[in-house]
Amino acid sequence: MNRDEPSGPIVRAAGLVKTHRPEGAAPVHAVRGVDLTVERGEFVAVTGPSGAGKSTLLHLLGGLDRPDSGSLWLDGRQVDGYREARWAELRRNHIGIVFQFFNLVSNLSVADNVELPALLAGRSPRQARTARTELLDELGLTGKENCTPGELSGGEQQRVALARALVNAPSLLLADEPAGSLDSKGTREVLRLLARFHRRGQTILLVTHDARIASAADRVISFFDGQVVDDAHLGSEPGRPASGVSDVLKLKG
Ligand SMILES: Nc1ncnc2c1ncn2[C@@H]1O[C@H](COP(=O)(O)OP(=O)(O)OP(=O)(O)O)[C@@H](O)[C@H]1O
Repeated sequence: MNRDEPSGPIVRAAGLVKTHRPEGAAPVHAVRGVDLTVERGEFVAVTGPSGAGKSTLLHLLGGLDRPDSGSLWLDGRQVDGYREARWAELRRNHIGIVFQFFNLVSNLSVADNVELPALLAGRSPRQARTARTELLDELGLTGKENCTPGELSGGEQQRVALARALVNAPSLLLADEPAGSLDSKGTREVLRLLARFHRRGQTILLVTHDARIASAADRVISFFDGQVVDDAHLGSEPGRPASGVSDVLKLKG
């Protein structure tokens, strides 16, 4: 049987299980048998209370953590048993990730933070510069190229992180509480930008404990105690604006 599915969904997970085993403490069953399919062009939010296992699931999907059992296909590849080098290659070329606390390289300029993944993926300096310039322009960051992350607001840093995540045109964008450390203005801005990239066909899976932020997506998966307890399509086609976006953009005034 062919292990890969070149034209399959962006994400297919079957029976994913992850138990954290902290030293000297009881095991934590964070993800307890998750089946999940994400089609190309979908904007999916995984929501649920603190401790439900959302970040653990996102880490499994991005190869930042490995499942104890279950199978996973990403962009047509069956990734079970992938070693770190293959995961790193997959993240460089096919998966972009944004985190709550941005995770930018603090002593590199904005321009270098964004260009670095393009250079690591084998693009020429010229191609990396072109991609960086276009994205920073699109994200309203022209003029900030020579700043370091510490010189920017939280919202600006998250936009740099978004540019970095998108510079290699990934098939899948993963976002872990992308507005979790932003004020209301930064939250609106990052949701508006995610909605814009989704409209152009970007597949997005975001994780949030905030149901209002989740409603920016066109499909909301509710997670509780390591399991999917609800999976609601909010009514838009993949690649189309989600119905909840205009409401959520009014968030916090
Ligand atoms: N590396 C780890 N070692 C031990 N336990 C962990 C680890 N990571 C997560 N956990 C535990 O696994 C459970 C699920 O955590 P996870 O961060 O995935 O939940 P979450 O839904 O993302 O929560 P939050 O919204 O608070 O981030 C929690 O009980 C957490 O304490």
